[in-house]
Amino acid sequence: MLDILIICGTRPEIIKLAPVYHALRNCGWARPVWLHTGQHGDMARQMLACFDIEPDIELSRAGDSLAQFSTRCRELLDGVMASRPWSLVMVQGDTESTFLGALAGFYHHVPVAHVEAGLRTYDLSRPFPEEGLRQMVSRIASFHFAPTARASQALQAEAVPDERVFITGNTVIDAQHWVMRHRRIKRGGTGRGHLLVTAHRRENWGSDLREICYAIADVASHHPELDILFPVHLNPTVSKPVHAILGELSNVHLSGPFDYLRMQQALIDAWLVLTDSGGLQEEAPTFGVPLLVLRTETERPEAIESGCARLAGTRRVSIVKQIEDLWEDGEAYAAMARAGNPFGDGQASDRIVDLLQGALEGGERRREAV
Ligand SMILES: CC(=O)N[C@@H]1[C@@H](OP(=O)(O)OP(=O)(O)OC[C@H]2O[C@@H](n3ccc(=O)[nH]c3=O)[C@H](O)[C@@H]2O)O[C@H](CO)[C@@H](O)[C@@H]1O
Repeated sequence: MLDILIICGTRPEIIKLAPVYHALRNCGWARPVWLHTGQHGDMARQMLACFDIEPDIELSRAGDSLAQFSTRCRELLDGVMASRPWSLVMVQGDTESTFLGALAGFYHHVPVAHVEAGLRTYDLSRPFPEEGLRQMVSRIASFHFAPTARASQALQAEAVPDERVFITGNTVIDAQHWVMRHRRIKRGGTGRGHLLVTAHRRENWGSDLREICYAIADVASHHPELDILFPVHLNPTVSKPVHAILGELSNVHLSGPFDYLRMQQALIDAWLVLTDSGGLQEEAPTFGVPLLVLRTETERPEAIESGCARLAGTRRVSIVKQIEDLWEDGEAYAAMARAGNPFGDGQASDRIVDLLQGALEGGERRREAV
């Protein structure tokens, strides 16, 4: 049995690694060990519980700042790496925990598998710091699991060896299939459905977030019959302006973050999604729900190209216009709803586990032979 250390710390990483963890537990040749870095607290606990995951190792978070978290986490990870002869470190995406996990494997000469590799904007300031973190992980990883052909091409253009890059689909679709199978999520609402909003990305903090909120306020007062659900990120930089601008509007329903099941139910019952989240861009098309991206660029152009999403930017006028266009134009809306999901088919985790078995068990056999 090969010991595989899964290192992650934020809500989206947990969602996207949970199906890989379950696939590894069932594969018969690997012993996955789940390490939670503590980067997210309550939001992470919600997600772990939803996917029936009890972390094997839990690091305690030091301090509120990213620098304090990072310094302590790096030291603790060093101890974990030294505690056993790990066969592989697995990380996902582009967070501080992703980078620290990959760095820990790299320093201990343990191969690193990067799930959701090759997403790029090539603008180090957008998204910040994620674009820089994921590029650095690509320099030190040994296995690059690209969700799409475009992500794989980006890695090849950066001279990552072809035989190290595998197109698998995005594991978030597997996570959705997992909750549909194990938690029975299915469409429940009647009528047009609600507008579902999330906004939390660092590059939208400040005036862009306020513009987004004013746009929502405009739409809410223009369509009093439209319910607007907005689960608000816990970071006060986000929650304060959101509550100040939208708190008094009767058809805008502000709440804390949804647990994953509630989010998937809200997604499947939505008329439209308005978001700057990466994961939601990948999830909405699974349920045929059109989405408007609250950013000026996206590292997921597949959504725009396949027609399930449009870029709405972050200006009040343009966001309102795009929502109103879809409200009026039933045909354009239906075309978006029919576009399908370009990010995966729900089989990514099984592909990852099969590919790793070939690569790692082969290496193990070669070591035994010498
Ligand atoms: C630059 C960038 O795009 N980076 C992304 C970023 O993540 P993100 O932007 O997707 O982050 P969030 O929006 O926090 O999470 C989304 C998930 O959370 C669920 N959700 C959300 C709100 C809620 O109230 N309840 C929930 O359950 C939701 O359904 C979805 O699955 O980091 C990831 C890890 O490295 C990367 O993979 C990913 O590229």
